[in-house]
Amino acid sequence: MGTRSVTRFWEWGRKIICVGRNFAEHAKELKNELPTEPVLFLKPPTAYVKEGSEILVPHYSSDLHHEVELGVVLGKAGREIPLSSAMEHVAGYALCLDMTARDVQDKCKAKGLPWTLAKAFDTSCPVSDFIPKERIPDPARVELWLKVNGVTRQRGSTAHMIFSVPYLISYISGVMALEEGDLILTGTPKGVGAVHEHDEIQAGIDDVISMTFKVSRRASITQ
Ligand SMILES: O=C(O)/C=C/C(=O)CC(=O)C(=O)O
Ligand SMILES: [Mg+2]
Repeated sequence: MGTRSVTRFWEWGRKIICVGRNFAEHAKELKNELPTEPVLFLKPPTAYVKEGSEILVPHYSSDLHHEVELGVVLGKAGREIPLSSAMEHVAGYALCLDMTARDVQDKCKAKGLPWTLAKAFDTSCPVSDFIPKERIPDPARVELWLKVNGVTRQRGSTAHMIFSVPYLISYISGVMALEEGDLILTGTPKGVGAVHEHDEIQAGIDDVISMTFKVSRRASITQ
């Protein structure tokens, strides 16, 4: 077997750590308070989907939302990583979607339950190809956009993140060990909304990368 490369991080089976409510305008559009420390949740590696495969609406949801986000790919493991050296742990980036079953999330929130059903289903984490670190000299100056069927839904700069990429790496590594091949989704700007079967989602980072996914519906599981 050849040596594996972090440039194909989605094949490593490592964890996907997501940050929520990291843009004030998005927190406001969902009527959430601004966080005083990062809001974290996880997706399993089975959530990954690459261009050429479809995003599947879970059979238990009728309100699947898009959330375009900057993903940070870890190149070096660490625990309790100091803020000053956090960026040394970054191998590169990826354009990511945090697909969210909003109706299910709303029910979970109302009952005080975890968001697993809403956020961690198969195909809930579409990702672009690996973006080498040099292509994004400053993760606080990344212009994200997302269109559905050619209509712009989201456009936002990572300059508006509440918690910066180095802060997130340092904070998360104080909660759980970070490993090579892990991916951190850093939160979405405003403009999230529903997608339906047969829709086409295009997303991009200005001057860096773009990707396209079709939406399909997952057949319900028959016992
Ligand atoms: O609290 C809510 O209603 C929703 C929060 C999210 O879905 C958080 C994110 O995933 C995000 O802000 O990117
Ligand atoms: Mg999100």
